[in-house]
Amino acid sequence: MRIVVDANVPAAMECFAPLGEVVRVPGREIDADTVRSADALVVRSITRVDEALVAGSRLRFVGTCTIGTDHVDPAALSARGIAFASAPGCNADAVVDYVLGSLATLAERQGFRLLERRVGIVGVGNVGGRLLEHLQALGIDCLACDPPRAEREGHEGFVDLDTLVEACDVLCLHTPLVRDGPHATHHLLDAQRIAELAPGSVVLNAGRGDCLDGQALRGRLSALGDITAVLDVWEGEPAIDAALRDLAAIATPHVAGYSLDGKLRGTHRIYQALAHRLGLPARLTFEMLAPPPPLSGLTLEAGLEVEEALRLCMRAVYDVRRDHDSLNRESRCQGVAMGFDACRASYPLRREFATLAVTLRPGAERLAGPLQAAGFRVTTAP
Ligand SMILES: NC(=O)C1=CN([C@@H]2O[C@H](COP(=O)(O)OP(=O)(O)OC[C@H]3O[C@@H](n4cnc5c(N)ncnc54)[C@H](O)[C@@H]3O)[C@@H](O)[C@H]2O)C=CC1
Ligand SMILES: O=C(O)C(=O)[C@H](O)COP(=O)(O)O
Repeated sequence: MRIVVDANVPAAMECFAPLGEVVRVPGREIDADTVRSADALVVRSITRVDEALVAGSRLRFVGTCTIGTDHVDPAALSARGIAFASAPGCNADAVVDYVLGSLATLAERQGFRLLERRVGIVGVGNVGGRLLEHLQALGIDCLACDPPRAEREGHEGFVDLDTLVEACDVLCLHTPLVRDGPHATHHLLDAQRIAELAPGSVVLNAGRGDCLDGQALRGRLSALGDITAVLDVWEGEPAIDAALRDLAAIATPHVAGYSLDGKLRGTHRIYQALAHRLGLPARLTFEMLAPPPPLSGLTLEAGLEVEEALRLCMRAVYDVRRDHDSLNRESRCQGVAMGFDACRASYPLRREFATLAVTLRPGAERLAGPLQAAGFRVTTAP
């Protein structure tokens, strides 16, 4: 059993070596030659898995350690009897941390109160659904847009995209890339909707780059500069639009989901799926793979204001400004595309908010609700 695994998959040896011979290859270099003699292929989102890749192979299994599956052509796999698995929800909490951290950073920079904004979420699945829960628990007014869910579950609780664009201060895009059909998402946020965003709005895309018309957004940012963009995903990755990157208040190299926890969960799901396919036991648990966090606890004294406390705890675990700075630095040093990939390949250790236990000293108890809502574990000290 020869298993080709993307070099950016953590814990690949621990998980896949017990199942076969592991060959690690950078994701963008995995081609038909690489997979010709492979029985199983484990990728992340940057390897296009289509007929051209699998045609001359003896592959029996393909797994992607990611939520998104738009890089995989399922018909090409099923036509050849190749089993396929993905990892739904694996890094959804990391993306939520990214969104909360980005919005808290903008609130500080621009001097608004996050808790007083109205947030619109487009795509209310694992990521958008969890984000909605966190924001509502924080007391933030939210609108949700998810036509496929509205069709299945009824329209109550959902609005259409145009209503959301009109009514929200912050628009968070968490849709998959769907190219065809009644709910296609390619350029879902198109030039017209971008033109309709109210001055002062924030638009955040952590779904897929192609869900937003980047040229139209660049046009509005450069001509008027009256809205704010937070972009983690881009059209044409890794050769992204450098002018758009420079205009975005927060620009990151498709790393919203890059917590160690999220990546390990992705690897572990595909390990379980492959072991199952091979009829072998999957003895490794997720807990065996995840090391203790470098910072496990923090104590807050009385006197902190709620948003100040939230920012402090968020940044102790993950500071989104680090990823923005690193994209800008690496792009200057290595060029746009190589800089983009360099940040991702050498991504520093990042854990999720849920790994931090916050202890509240007497007088700080009122912070418990908001901190729990943001995902931290909270206890009060006598
Ligand atoms: N930036 C990053 O690092 C990451 C990005 N992603 C992206 O985020 C996407 C969403 O992730 P999940 O929430 O876990 O997926 P999911 O499949 O759980 O949810 C997606 C939701 O989008 C909805 N949707 C589909 N078409 C829509 C449309 N036209 N308008 C509004 N909503 C629509 C679906 O009904 C579904 O509820 C993934 O497909 C992936 O592309 C996921 C993880 C990390
Ligand atoms: O899970 C997804 O979907 C994502 O977008 C991944 O976090 C992207 O990770 P890479 O495939 O770019 O390593």
